[in-house]
Amino acid sequence: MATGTPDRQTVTSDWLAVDAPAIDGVTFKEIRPVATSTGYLTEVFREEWGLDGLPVGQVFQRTLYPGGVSGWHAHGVTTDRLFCSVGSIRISLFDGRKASPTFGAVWHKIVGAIRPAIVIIPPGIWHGIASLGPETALVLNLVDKAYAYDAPDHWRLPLDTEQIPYKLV
Ligand SMILES: Cc1cn([C@H]2C[C@H](O)[C@@H](COP(=O)(O)OP(=O)(O)O[C@H]3O[C@H](C)C(=O)[C@H](O)[C@H]3O)O2)c(=O)[nH]c1=O
Repeated sequence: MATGTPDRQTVTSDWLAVDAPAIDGVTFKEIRPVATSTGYLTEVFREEWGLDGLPVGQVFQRTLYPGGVSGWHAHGVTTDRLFCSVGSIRISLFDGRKASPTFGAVWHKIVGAIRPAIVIIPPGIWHGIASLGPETALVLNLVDKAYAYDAPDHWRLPLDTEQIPYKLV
């Protein structure tokens, strides 16, 4: 046999991902849809899950066409909670917080309607989202602080930035 590299473990025996978030403060929770005779019921967020201890200040949805990308951005004070209810997305994260123990780390999580999960992204973490698959993805964001129209807490880097060692596209 030709020499290659062996696969490493990616899931447990009950199909939970073994790749814990590599970025300090980032958490996620996989959620199991409940099958009913008329469809599925999927919870999105419960305070008692203890994911971040923050309030929900606003909920908005963001659609992404097939192949669409929401480019690198970060927030100064706002925590994002992302949940993809339709389609599938890859959330890519880069820790840009100089004082963080994981400063410079990159981590990715693929979530979507078939494997729902909510991903918590604290301030200071650069993130980008790529829509995977053939359908328009629908992403909910349950932020702790509502969007300020006159002064968005929204910082951006170009897609081809040299400051992040990963290319979204
Ligand atoms: C967040 C927000 C935005 N807008 C307006 C402002 C822009 O004219 C337009 C698109 O928003 P934005 O440029 O912020 O879209 P993205 O860059 O894809 O980012 C948004 O969706 C990704 C997934 C994130 O994670 C961000 O937190 C979220 O801001 O909607 C509003 O009118 N109200 C709002 O609450």
